[in-house]
Amino acid sequence: MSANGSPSGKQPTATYDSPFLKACRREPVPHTPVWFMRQAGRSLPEYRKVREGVGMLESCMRPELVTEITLQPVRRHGVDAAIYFSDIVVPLKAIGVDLDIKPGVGPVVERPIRTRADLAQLRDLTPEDVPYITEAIGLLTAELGSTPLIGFAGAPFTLASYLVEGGPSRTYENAKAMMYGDPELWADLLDRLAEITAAFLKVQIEAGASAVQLFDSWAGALAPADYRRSVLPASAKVFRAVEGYGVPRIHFGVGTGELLGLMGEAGADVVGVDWRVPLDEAARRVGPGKALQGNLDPTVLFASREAVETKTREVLDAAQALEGHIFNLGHGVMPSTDPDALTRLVEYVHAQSAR
Ligand SMILES: Cc1c2[nH]c(c1CCC(=O)O)Cc1[nH]c(c(CCC(=O)O)c1C)Cc1[nH]c(c(CCC(=O)O)c1C)Cc1[nH]c(c(C)c1CCC(=O)O)C2
Repeated sequence: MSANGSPSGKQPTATYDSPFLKACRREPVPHTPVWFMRQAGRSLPEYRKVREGVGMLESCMRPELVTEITLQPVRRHGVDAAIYFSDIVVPLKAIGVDLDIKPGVGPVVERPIRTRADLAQLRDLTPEDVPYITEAIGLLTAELGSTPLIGFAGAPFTLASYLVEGGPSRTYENAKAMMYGDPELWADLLDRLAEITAAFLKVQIEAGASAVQLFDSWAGALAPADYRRSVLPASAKVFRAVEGYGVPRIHFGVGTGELLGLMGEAGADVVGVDWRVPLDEAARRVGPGKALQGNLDPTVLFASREAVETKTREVLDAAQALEGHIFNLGHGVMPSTDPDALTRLVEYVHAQSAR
């Protein structure tokens, strides 16, 4: 244990005492902390400039570039946390899965996992597989000062959805067919992914990440009973594996209103909420002892400044009675969002919530 109580001992006191980490721990904050999912990349012209001619996965493996892209939204918007620039498929690529990220499409997998023999594609991940992550996080924590760095990974279900489908899907028919039709293979697949994901998060925490977010972006496709039986055990395994570090664990998915309680139960300290469920109702579904993160509809940023402010106040009002609140969008920043609207939103949340 370090003097500030962070068991990893990696964090400077100023970082440990930042509004973002305090809110995650449900401690009083001077203002509601704000960051945006997909704040790095996407809408920023300075991002497009440094990415020119560099493929997405290639850019994730260059520590200086990762550092620059991660810092861009912190400099520009004054957000309360940085999120490490990478992608959920990076650990899979790192262990040799043949995949790519196609611009405007998303992750595409060369040989989808459909049979038990296909599981051989998924070997264990070691820190040596991702040296660029350790290096980039070292560079980042030196630059970030008291601003915490959030590490992240895709949750087993969301990773499985890409691996089994072979690419993005709206229906998840192949993944669900395996889940319903061959529950043993499905459980083994998710368990393998849980181990890879846990190892990947550990690398990030040991390098200096102050919090981690598990993106189960597509879990909203599942009925609660199926989530509980076929997905929750693998996600819970990931959360348990990193519990001992004492860094806050955030759990997020889209369209997961019916799953919020279970997503908290899986072991998160903070539950991310999309824009479909107001935060006071989300708090009832999640129950006590957890902070919430969210949940402005990202498309609100395309409306007038007055509309953005009205909708933002609605989010802050619904968050009044929460034990801890981190302001965010209900899903990622959309690529055509005006960056200035994001900067104004950070200022507005800080001003409205100043205590
Ligand atoms: C489902 C998912 C993926 N990746 C991610 C998720 C979970 C979050 C969510 O629900 O949005 C997570 C992710 N991907 C990226 C980040 C960077 C950090 C951040 O700013 O939050 C994060 C946190 C960079 C990226 N990941 C990707 C880009 C765009 C690619 C590019 O700029 O060339 C970026 C900046 C590619 C990607 N990768 C993925 C998709 C769906 C896409 C978009 C495809 C497209 O519309 O072009 C898979």
